[in-house]
Amino acid sequence: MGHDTALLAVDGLKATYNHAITALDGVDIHLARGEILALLGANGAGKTTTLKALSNLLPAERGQVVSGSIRFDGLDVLRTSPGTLVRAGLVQVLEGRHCFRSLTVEENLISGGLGRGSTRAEIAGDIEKVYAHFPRLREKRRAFSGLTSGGEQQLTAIGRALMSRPRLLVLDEPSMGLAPIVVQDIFRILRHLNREEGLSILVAEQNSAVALKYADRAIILENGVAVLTGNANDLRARDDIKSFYLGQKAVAPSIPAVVS
Ligand SMILES: Nc1ncnc2c1ncn2[C@@H]1O[C@H](COP(=O)(O)OP(=O)(O)OP(=O)(O)O)[C@@H](O)[C@H]1O
Repeated sequence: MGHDTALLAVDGLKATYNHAITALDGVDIHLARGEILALLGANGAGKTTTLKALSNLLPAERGQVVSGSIRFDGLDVLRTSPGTLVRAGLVQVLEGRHCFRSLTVEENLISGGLGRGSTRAEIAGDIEKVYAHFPRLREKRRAFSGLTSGGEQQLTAIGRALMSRPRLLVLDEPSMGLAPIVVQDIFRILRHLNREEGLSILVAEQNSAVALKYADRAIILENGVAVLTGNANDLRARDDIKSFYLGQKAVAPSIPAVVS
């Protein structure tokens, strides 16, 4: 893949917390337009830190990018405010299915549109699009989010992100704490959005099985280093990857690190 065509280009990213703890030690990510890219790794590998860096959110957490660069569609991310990045189309669904629990599902969606500065008519149209992708949310439109299921809250959080009209949707562990069938539903909808609307997606996951099933390519992080990158189908076929890099077994794979 030519780097000039990348929608997102992360090069040599190094990041610390409190100027002391090294969380990322050289991460490269190139995401092409229209691609679903999975960022895999065990607990603490650096997935969340990477995603926060993409939205320039690390300074708010006493995190520092020490070196490297991040470009989103030509924008220098590290010199761009989080709000400007959202308006430019880089939109995140943070870990833990954030929605406003005391607002209804529909009010949560409206808040996403208002955050972007959409007009009433745009918001109404965008809500209809979200409901077309998530019929479940239409059924629950008047329910307080705090009283809906974990899966419905995750869908609400994703729906709210869609209200910002993303070009790159970034999700942090959307599967967390959800039943396998709900996780499959969420990934199916994400792939549908990707295939039908050309939405580019970067998804961080510990659940490598589901992520590799739906992604085009994957990058594996280990101790803050991108150790492996490849086509999702190729990686899926390799048991050694699941067991070693994703934290289940202590025998290193003997195959070269770059698959494709
Ligand atoms: N706010 C913070 N302050 C200090 N250290 C942090 C902070 N957040 C993360 N770290 C450290 O940075 C490293 C990377 O953590 P990160 O949360 O990015 O990993 P992760 O792959 O997203 O894991 P998880 O699945 O737990 O979210 C870990 O060593 C972690 O302890």
